[in-house]
Amino acid sequence: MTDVLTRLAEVLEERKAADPDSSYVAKLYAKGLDAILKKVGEEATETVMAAKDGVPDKIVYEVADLWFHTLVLLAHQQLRPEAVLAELDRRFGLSGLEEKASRTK
Ligand SMILES: N=c1c2ncn([C@@H]3O[C@H](COP(=O)(O)OP(=O)(O)OP(=O)(O)O)[C@@H](O)[C@H]3O)c2ncn1[C@@H]1O[C@H](COP(=O)(O)O)[C@@H](O)[C@H]1O
Repeated sequence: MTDVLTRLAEVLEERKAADPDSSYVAKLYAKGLDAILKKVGEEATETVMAAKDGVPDKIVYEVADLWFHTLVLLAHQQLRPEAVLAELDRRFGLSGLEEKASRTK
């Protein structure tokens, strides 16, 4: 399933050379970082609203929009989704409460 993240990241790299008139992603890159961040914020808010509505399909749809726009952000910042997956992997099995306690010591 993580394969789709890698394939999508490849498309997002290709779109760096695409015409903004022919590609949503190229258009977002052309608008710049603030426009990408605005989309991430909007999609996060829409995710919150979908969760409050409690309709499962709507939550999945909005989370997909949010993940997609965070992938655009990563690509814009020359980062790959594998870096995020590696960080989640590093944290796997480490209790959030223990991690927090180790920071405040
Ligand atoms: N997964 C996605 C994807 N998810 C969401 N979106 C777009 O993200 C936008 C979401 O914004 P909104 O819901 O706010 O809708 P909107 O009002 O149309 O958006 P704005 O005009 O406000 O920006 C919509 O235009 C969606 O079509 C996506 N656009 C592209 N992809 C993937 O990216 C690839 C490259 O896309 P292009 O660059 O357009 O070829 C595609 O083949 C897909 O795999």
